[in-house]
Amino acid sequence: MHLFDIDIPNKITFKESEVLSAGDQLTVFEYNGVKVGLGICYDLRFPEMAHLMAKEGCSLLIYPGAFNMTTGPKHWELLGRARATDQQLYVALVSPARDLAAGYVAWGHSSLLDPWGAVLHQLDHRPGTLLADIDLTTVEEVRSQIPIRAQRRTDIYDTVQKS
Ligand SMILES: NC(=O)CCC(=O)C(=O)O
Repeated sequence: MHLFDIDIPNKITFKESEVLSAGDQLTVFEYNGVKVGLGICYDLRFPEMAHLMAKEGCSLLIYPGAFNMTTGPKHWELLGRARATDQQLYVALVSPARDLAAGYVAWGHSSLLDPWGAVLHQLDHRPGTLLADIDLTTVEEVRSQIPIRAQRRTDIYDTVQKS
């Protein structure tokens, strides 16, 4: 949905908009009775998008992504935990392993974050498989114990889907 156009001098400059077009709709699907929202990479930085997918009933957000060696160590896990905590759901971050010979070097560290914002599982930069069960009662538990969904001041602010 969001194109990765950034410029961090002497570190990384990227302009996805030169070669890609942005998506224009949310992707939400049901799998085994679980509503899942899908974002790609840079989308992880946009809490409004995660919020709209949560509003559509998602209990799990999946972000395939390849953060880089500058932003990866600083933001990959932090943003995953932030989205999980904000929306009180599971977040799966799925990265390619690191290949130092590649033109674009990925941070790696595929992760599973729980609705408390805790890191349940995390791989390192090497190839690996992460297989985990998720307990959906934790989503309901956190949402009832910390009821921010009902406490939003929609009389003052709101996040709405336009198309
Ligand atoms: N291709 C991407 O969207 C990479 C996103 C990224 O590295 C970031 O820091 O954001």
